[in-house]
Amino acid sequence: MASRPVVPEPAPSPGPRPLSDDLLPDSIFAPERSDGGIDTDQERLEDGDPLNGEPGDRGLDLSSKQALVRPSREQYDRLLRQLRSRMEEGCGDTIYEVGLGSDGAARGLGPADMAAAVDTVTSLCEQAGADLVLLRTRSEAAGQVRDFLIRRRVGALDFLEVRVAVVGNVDAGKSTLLGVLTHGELDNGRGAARQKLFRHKHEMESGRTSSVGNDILGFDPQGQVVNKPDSHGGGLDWTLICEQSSKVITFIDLAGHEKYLKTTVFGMTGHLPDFCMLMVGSNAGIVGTTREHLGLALALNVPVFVVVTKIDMCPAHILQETLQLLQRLLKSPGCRKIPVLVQSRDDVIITASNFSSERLCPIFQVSNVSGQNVDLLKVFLNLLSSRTSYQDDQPAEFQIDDTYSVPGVGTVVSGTTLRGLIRLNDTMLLGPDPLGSFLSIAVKSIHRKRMAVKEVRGGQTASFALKKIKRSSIRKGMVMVSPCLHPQACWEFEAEILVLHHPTTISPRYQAMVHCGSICQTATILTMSRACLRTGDKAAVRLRFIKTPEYLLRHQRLVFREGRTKAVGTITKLLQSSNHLPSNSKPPQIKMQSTKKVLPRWEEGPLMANEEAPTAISLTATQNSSQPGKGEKEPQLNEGGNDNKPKGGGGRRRGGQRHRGKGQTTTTSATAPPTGLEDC
Ligand SMILES: Nc1nc2c(ncn2[C@@H]2O[C@H](COP(=O)(O)OP(=O)(O)OP(=O)(O)O)[C@@H](O)[C@H]2O)c(=O)[nH]1
Repeated sequence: MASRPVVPEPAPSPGPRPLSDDLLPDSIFAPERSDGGIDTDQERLEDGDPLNGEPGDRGLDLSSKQALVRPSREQYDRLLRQLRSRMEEGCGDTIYEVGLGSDGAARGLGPADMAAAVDTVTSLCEQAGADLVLLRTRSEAAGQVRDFLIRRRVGALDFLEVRVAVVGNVDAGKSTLLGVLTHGELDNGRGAARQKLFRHKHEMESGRTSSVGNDILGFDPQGQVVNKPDSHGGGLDWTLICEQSSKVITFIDLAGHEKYLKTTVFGMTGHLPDFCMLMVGSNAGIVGTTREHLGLALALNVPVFVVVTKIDMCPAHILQETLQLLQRLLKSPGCRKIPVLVQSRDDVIITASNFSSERLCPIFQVSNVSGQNVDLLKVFLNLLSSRTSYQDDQPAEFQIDDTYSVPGVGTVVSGTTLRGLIRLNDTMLLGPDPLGSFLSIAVKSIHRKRMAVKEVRGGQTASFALKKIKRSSIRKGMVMVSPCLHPQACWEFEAEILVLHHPTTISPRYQAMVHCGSICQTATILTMSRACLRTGDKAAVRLRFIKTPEYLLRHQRLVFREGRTKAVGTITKLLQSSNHLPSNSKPPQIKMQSTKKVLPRWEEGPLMANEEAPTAISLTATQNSSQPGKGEKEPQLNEGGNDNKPKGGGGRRRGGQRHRGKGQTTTTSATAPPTGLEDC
């Protein structure tokens, strides 16, 4: 996970301020330790590497605040390396503090030294190809300390991307806040701001979100919002936003109503959020699905921040009550969070610098009607860094979370690049189909946030137009991966699971929906390490998908749910079974036109490092050709041709619970009532 390190002392390289007690805002609701202090030291030791992973720095004295004032050539080179590594860890940006050292000297620099240190940092940024923005200046014992945001410079077709899942109970104000943030207009208290965000007629009529929505908020290098809705329809030009932005926040707007819980779980697992924004209506408090959504974020290890809305209409004592309840919930043993009430720009910078530690939980209080504190939230969002580090040299993996039929273009898949680099014209393997096969497919056009680009990297969402394949042959949960991975589909796997809630006992043959990445399919428990499982039990279980094999990875997190039953876990082993028929034993429909070669998998290439040796010969065949053969027609994405004919219902989203195919059997009830704190 790429995160800004939380360092125990002011680091030799200026960096995020440690969350020491004296820096904590008065409003902090930290859980108390036995000695009465705040339990952050362990946190710092766990997350912070005081030398930023550069043991070599120990030999050079960078610990003095003067290092930035008059660095030697060698010190300068070290500082540059540190800065680059910090930006890499922060997926493109980092918060840098000038005027601090770790040698025990008093904090702060005089005016002349500060000017020299800022010159050094400016020069380092030039070398590293980054922009420098002053966040704040504060006075300390020996002079000033300044915090800068340093962000990698991006080209017109590039931007840093952070995904934020927006969850919370019905009417918490999720869609309204997103409307206010992305359209820059305040709400009227009767739902005006959310109207532009709804995607379905029934949503406009009921005021309820039912699908997974995507909204974007762009920031320029100076941290200013670039979203400018057009003056007529109020629409947003995503391409323009992306061109002008150095960072784009993608909000994954999820439904609050329990009846859409399956869609919400899918949004949390399939859209790979970096952070979760839990919304709470101040007047309603912790009600409905709030606990359930918080529990889900915790189970998936997604750092959470809370936004309490409607403070304009909430009596002071009710607001206090809500904040106290929230504090108690976050500090409870199930959550183990450190809640921090954010009330000023200083609080924002401190919490943002330390946020990816996962323990800290900033709480904002906003009004979508008066706009109070909305600016603080914007500053915070601009300072968030993606948690998915990208390394271009890894084999590419892309998970599909939606499919579309676009008139004149054909089939389009959207999703998230998990790792690696995918370039225009690359050949990828798409699958698995119901037989576990992967089809070789060329990438002919790539869009990021509706903007045509030439490449996409790990951590970035994108859509690809695909030729010669019907939209109906592609489903959520499929992947596009680099051929060198020799992908294998898997019917069965083992997982360590923890049962968060079940009304009675779970035993073998129990079926529930597995959510894992963008996979969403019912699976049966074949065997368990215990005779039966009750709420709170942990066990190793062997599961089998009932319909089609899936592409899984070891160590992936999963949610296993059915009605009120919920379990979370991690995949520990991928297995291959000799039974390749779905549990309903209907012969699988083969729609993809890949060449099926029946080969035992170990003849095809080496096992992936993260896979176990197969227990049986796989009938799964992978079309291994990385380039289409001479005689083969290369898939084209150009306009024209049969595949480009507008399909019926072209341009509409597919998927979502309401569109589930008839044959899809599932035991999942979408009307699961919320569970209690056991979710946390
Ligand atoms: N007075 C006031 N009203 C607000 C505020 N935020 C939201 N509202 C109102 O609260 C109602 C519900 O807001 P929504 O944004 O639809 O709530 P939601 O959380 O998106 O609800 P679902 O989409 O059903 O999950 C709307 O009528 C908004 O106008 C606020 O800060 N102050």
